[in-house]
Formats: sequence, structure tokens, C-alpha cells
Amino acid sequence: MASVRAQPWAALEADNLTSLAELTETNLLKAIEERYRAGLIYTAVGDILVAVNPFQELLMYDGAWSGAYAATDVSGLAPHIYRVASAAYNSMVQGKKNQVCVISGESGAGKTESAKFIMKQVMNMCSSAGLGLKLQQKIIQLNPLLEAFGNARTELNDNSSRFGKFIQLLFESSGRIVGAGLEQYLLEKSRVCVQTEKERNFHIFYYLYAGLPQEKKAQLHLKGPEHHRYLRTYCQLTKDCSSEDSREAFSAVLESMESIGFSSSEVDQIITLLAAILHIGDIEFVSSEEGGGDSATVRNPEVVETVSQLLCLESSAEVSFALTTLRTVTRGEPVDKLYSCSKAAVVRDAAAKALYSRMFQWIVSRINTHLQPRDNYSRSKLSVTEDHLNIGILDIFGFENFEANSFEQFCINLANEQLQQYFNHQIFAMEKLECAKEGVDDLDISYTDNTPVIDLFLARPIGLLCLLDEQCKGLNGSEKAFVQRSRESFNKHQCFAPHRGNALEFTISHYAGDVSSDINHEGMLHLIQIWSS
Ligand SMILES: Nc1ncnc2c1ncn2[C@@H]1O[C@H](COP(=O)(O)OP(=O)(O)OP(=O)(O)O)[C@@H](O)[C@H]1O
Repeated sequence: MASVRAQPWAALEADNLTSLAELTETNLLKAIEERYRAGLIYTAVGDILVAVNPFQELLMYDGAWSGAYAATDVSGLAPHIYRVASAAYNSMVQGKKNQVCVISGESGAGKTESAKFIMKQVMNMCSSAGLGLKLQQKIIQLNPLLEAFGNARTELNDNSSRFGKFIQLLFESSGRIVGAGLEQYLLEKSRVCVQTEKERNFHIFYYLYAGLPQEKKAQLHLKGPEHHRYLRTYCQLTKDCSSEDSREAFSAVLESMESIGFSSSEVDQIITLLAAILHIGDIEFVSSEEGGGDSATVRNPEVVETVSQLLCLESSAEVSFALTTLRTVTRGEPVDKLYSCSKAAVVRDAAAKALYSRMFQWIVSRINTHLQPRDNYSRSKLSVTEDHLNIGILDIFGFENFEANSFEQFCINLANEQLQQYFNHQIFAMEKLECAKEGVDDLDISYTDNTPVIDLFLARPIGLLCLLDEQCKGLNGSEKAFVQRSRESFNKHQCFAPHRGNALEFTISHYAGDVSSDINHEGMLHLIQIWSS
């Protein structure tokens, strides 16, 4: 890539792809590629900004650039992520209208980095009004905290968001920042218990190992990371658990929490909870004769003791009981049935995932409490009062296509497909409607409508999700029956292709590419159990 310009420059006609003589896919791609090779990673298409990930640090985000884009009219400046942020802020203040920035792209495309640049620029613009400096710092501090608990290394991205987030920055009509609110979606909690060897658990576990003093680790009964089942699969475990980067990242997380307003006892509780989750993963089961056949009993009660102690639970016997026994109450009488070892393991992992995801929700809810405006801003859920203007920034996990795709990719890609539909609707369908209103009916805008693939997933009573539900609820539900039913139902569907050689494999044609799922690979129903448990 050629070197980038040292300063912001005035917009040229070529900066906007709508100036191309012929708007074909080939021409658009060629223009974006040529610009990228010339060091121009940003290109405008009307109001939309196309960003190509440079995968290297560019000198175009410092104070001088931010200042240049902080003008009250940025329409004459070249496309840049700061221009999007400034335009949103200016439109909000000048037009007294709420704004939203929707960021879309496949995993690793640079969405989270873009979201951070937008936040940074908006915060800089508020500070140029000389107001709310401390609050702005708190808002900027959200990123290291959320990334530590909600991001992880995947095969596509070393810092992949494993949850969706919608941040709303709240302002008075003068443009003074008064608070922020955060909503999170679909944390990939299954990652707490299972990862492939090239992927990691959530970052915080490695930071914890690198950053906690030895005596604190001993107090939490943490042994070397390779001793903990939820961590040991990863191939660079020892390195990442002791690196300087991880140590610094841990300090940054502590700093963020303190700056946002978490008390030291809350931070300590979170650290203890993380240790307890690691210990939960080490609880093992053996078959006992009691109850006949394969009935689980805890093999290492000392680990249950440690977990109980860390979670301040009075009786470790009760924890063991809950992990190995299903208790139902029939006519007022409790009836106990012992789990098999494999079922007890599912219950154990479900407990770890539930603890992690509730801790994540609690962190988000504490953030909302600390960043709420001092009036009537809802604590638990994002609900913005009409007194405030706001800029929303949506950054969800991007489209994913791995060699082996499972239930997580199924859900992530569906969410991206819905976002794409929203985008199509806003850009093309609304444009057509506007033109029709102005009497231009014969406008030739053709675009690929992705409604068929969304219907494939969501249609009722026959869509992929309904068919999955059917198998999950049925006593004899199975992956095989799910694929069989899907094959019968979508035999002629343009976005569904069964595989000839493998009865459990099918391909879904998404807007961003074809994704094959081998249901046998992980066992889709098993994964759903894990997810929803
Ligand atoms: N503007 C940029 N300048 C330099 N590097 C960048 C930029 N944008 C992205 N990157 C690099 O690309 C990596 C991936 O970006 P990012 O995490 O934002 O992707 P994403 O689209 O949010 O992915 P996911 O959907 O997996 O969360 C970053 O960690 C960073 O190294």
C-alpha cells in the first residue's frame, strides 16, 4: 500500500464512487482497490463510507486529523471515519435529530476499530465545546473493558467481538455530553467452555494470569493455566498467560473499571468469579453404582470445595448434588434422578456459562448505572428519555465462514443477514420510494434482495429455526432428522443446497458468500442445549 497523505485534504470527485461513469460491481471494486493501493482506505458512496482494513498503523488518526474533521461542515473534506463521526454530531446538534451509525462487514473487517474511532471523534468534538471531560474519558474507557470480557482470538481475527453492542452517546440539545448507555446482544458464552487450539477463551482469562500477583493467584487456588480445562486447548497458552502485552492489558482493564466507577470490592468479586469459573471446568465425574448404570458422582470433591468457597456458598455437598442430580417435585414430594457422567458434564458447563454471561450482563448494567445521565435514565435496559439527543453506534460480530461452521456461525450470520436487509431497505428501497414520490417511477435500481435467505431461517411454521426447535423439543429429536426435514422442506430453495456425499451437510447462500455446515461436526442440537442451558 502506498503511503497515506500526511494531512486531511479536500474531497475530490473521485472520492465518491457515485461519480463513476458506470456503476458496475467490477468498476466499484476496481476503484476501491486502486484507491487502497494509493493509500486511500476510505471511499464514499453517497452517505456511506467504505473502509478497507489497512492492517497497519496509519498516521491519520491523531489530534491534527481529528481537529481538521471537527469543523461544523465537513462535507467538503475527503472521506474518513472522522468525517462520519463529525457529520453525525453536527447533524444532531444543528438539526436536533438523533443519529445512528451502523457498521457492517465480515469478521476482521475493522468494525470495532471504526466504532472506536467514531466514539473518539465524537468525544473530541464534545471536548472542543469544553464540556464533560471526565465523562468523555469514562466513555473512552469502555472499550478496553468490554473487549477484555467480550472479545477473543478467533481464526479470522485476534480481537474478535463475540457479542453485539449498541452504544448510545447521550447529549443535551447544545451538544453537551450527559451520559451513555450500552446494550449487548448474544454473547458467545459457549466459548467459556470450548475453543479450538487456534482460538482462545475470552481475553480476560489470559490477562488475569499475566496480571495477578502470585500470592493472589494462590489465594484463588489458581494453578498453572495448563491445569485448567477451559484454557488448556489453546496452542500458545503459556506465552499468552505471561506476556507483557497481557500484563499491560490487565492493568488497562483495572484502570478502566476504576475510571468508570467500579469499586475495588466489585473488581475483586469479578476476579474471584473468573477464578471460580476456571475451577468449575475442572470438576470431573465418575460413574457410581448408586442408582444403577452410569450415574455420575464427583471424582474430585476438593475442586467443588474450592468453587463453593470462592462463590461463598455454604455447602459444597449441595453444589455436588446440584451438578449430579435432577430433582423434580411430584405431588409435593421431591423425586431425584442421578445424571449420567456426560449429562453432569453438560450441567457443569452450563453453570460456568451462566455465571460468565450473567457476570457480563452485570458489568454492562453497572456501566449503564455509572454512565447514566443524572436524571431518569433506566439502569437495567437502554431506554433513552426524550429529553436527550443521542448518537447510536451499532457494532455486532461480523459475518463468519470457517472450515467447520457450527451453531454460533448459524446465529452470527443470520444477525448479519438481517443487518444487510436493513441496509438494503434504507439505501435502495427507500431511495426508490423517495423518487416515486417525486414522480420518478422508472428508476432502474437493481439490488440483490436477501429476503429469501432470511425467510429460509425465520419463516413460520417452516424455517430452519422452527425445524431446529421442533427437533430440540421432540423426545427423539436428532441432527439427522433436522437435516432430513430441511432437505425435504427446502428442496427447491435458491439459498439452500444439500450435499450429495454427506447426508448431514448443507450449504446456505448468504449475501456475503456460501457457508457450509456439517451438522455432524459438533452436533447442532447438542450445541443448542449448551447454548440455551
Ligand atoms: N483503521 C485501521 N487501522 C489499522 N488497523 C486496523 C484498522 N481497522 C482494523 N484494523 C486491524 O484489523 C483488526 C481487526 O479489526 P476489528 O477487530 O475492528 O474487526 P471486526 O470487523 O470488528 O471483527 P469481528 O467481527 O471479528 O469483531 C484490528 O485488530 C486491527 O489490527
